[in-house]
Amino acid sequence: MSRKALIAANWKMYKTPAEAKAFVDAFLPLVADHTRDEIALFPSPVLLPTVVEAARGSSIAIGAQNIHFAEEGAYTGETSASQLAAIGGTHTLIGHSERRQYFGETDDIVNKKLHTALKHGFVPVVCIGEVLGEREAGMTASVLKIQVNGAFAGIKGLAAEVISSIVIAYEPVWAIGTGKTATPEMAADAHRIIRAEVSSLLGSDVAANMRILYGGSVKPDNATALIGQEEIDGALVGGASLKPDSFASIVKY
Ligand SMILES: O=C[C@H](O)COP(=O)(O)O
Repeated sequence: MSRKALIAANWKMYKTPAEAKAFVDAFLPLVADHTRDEIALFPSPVLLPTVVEAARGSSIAIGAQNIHFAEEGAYTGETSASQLAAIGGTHTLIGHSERRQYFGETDDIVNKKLHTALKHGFVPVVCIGEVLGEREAGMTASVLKIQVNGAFAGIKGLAAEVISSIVIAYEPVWAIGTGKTATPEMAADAHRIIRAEVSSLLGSDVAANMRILYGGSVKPDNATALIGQEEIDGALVGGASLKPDSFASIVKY
């Protein structure tokens, strides 16, 4: 399989500009000779210019944790795709479970944001995952299928090279920030369900090439077992991405 892994840091609402710069300055030398995988950092919007500047000249990609679907307008507190592009961002998370839980993002909003991100040439990382009650009720597969279908509405008509930039992050909500990790087998099972759904929607070639990351309490000591799974094409890391040595050791799983 030729999918290149993506190891991504979601810093959530942490770090000052000075701390973000200090992270990048310490992190770059730790991964300077690492070419096996792609690496991306997703800081808060206010940190983006600092992080883009600090990472300039490296192969580290920088992205937003969220964009608005509108091109511009009266959307207080939001960031547009054009604004992100103008400061050098190339990637964006879409539909992170915290956006869904605390900011009311629905599959329909996720779909609109995905179309906007693709239109602007970003690498979109579309986050999906079930909550604990859904897993316990045996609903994981149906929830994932609904989320994939919702996010990907209208995508089939786009050009193949546009579709191929899409990344999915499978993040079981019960494993986020809890220290509870899906076992590698559980994660791989979920990834197979997601890939099969992508295949039925967009075709087997698209599905075979689409990267599906795992997120949820990924740490240096479990990264190898998780990302080493054939079905798992990288990681979206929260807490363990906040320290350069911790994130670097995950990158080097
Ligand atoms: O986007 C990252 C996920 O929410 C995982 O966060 P975590 O590694 O702190 O569990």
